[in-house]
Amino acid sequence: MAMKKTLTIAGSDTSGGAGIAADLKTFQEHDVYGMTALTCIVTMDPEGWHHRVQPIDTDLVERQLETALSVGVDAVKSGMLATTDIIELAAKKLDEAKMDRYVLDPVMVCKGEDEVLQPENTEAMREFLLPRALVTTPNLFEAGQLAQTGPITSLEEMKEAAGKIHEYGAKNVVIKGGRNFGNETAIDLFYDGKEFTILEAEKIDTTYNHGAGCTFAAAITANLALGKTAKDAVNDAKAFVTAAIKHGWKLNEYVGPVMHGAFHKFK
Ligand SMILES: Nc1ncnc2c1ncn2[C@@H]1O[C@H](COP(=O)(O)OP(=O)(O)O)[C@@H](O)[C@H]1O
Ligand SMILES: Cc1ncc(COP(=O)(O)O)c(C=O)c1O
Repeated sequence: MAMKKTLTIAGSDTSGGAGIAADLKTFQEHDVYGMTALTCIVTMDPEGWHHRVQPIDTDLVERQLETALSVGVDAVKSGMLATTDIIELAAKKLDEAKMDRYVLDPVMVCKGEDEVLQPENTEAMREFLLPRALVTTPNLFEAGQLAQTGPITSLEEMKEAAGKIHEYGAKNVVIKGGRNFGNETAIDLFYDGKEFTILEAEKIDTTYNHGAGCTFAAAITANLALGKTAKDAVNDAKAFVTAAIKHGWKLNEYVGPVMHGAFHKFK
């Protein structure tokens, strides 16, 4: 049986909840085939769980991209990109492949860490990747950085940032309010350049949401590969990630990953 094919350009989260691990598990749950171009490996200190990011050589990233793209892919996602060289390379390869279903998850920090992974990456993502994205999925912090609006604290500010990010070239923007926004519900804002749509789901009272952002963007990518419109892809991904967060679980005293397969398992 021929399958739809996806590629994730992302880092490895050694703890398994986020990064390429989340992406592949999510692709599998959507019955699409997943390939990977690994950009970095993230490890955690056993004491304190501080993250360390080790980038992969740009040449090796290029060889991975050439391998996967030579097969032909239906949709591409990027997550943690580690260096500006890798960001520019990804842009070049997306162009060469004429990829029009590309989801940019502009990862800037790991949950639980407050240090931005290389601020110059934000500028490179704005310049090289936003113009190529069919969908981008910043959280509140990432949206403020990409749009250069500063901290976002209201729906009006969310709309303003979405407008700016759209002007930078992303065709569809989803700003994730998540658990830091609104009261009873987890609100995301979708903007296609014409209309703002609010996506709402029940807010789950948990800190076990490691990998939620990656899972959401990977589900959007899988849905695009399956031929859904951007709006449907995002709506369906929201239901998928909400189930995953609802069944988040404790891995150790520092981290709790989402349960990537919960949507189908607990239907
Ligand atoms: N506690 C929560 N309850 C319900 N939905 C959540 C919760 N936390 C995050 N989400 C949703 O999960 C998705 C990923 O968001 P988030 O975890 O904020 O992304 P990131 O990992 O990039 O910070 C979004 O749709 C967001 O609204
Ligand atoms: C490789 C990698 N990508 C992405 C992320 C972001 O994860 P989340 O989906 O929780 O925002 C992390 C966080 O640890 C990571 O290690």
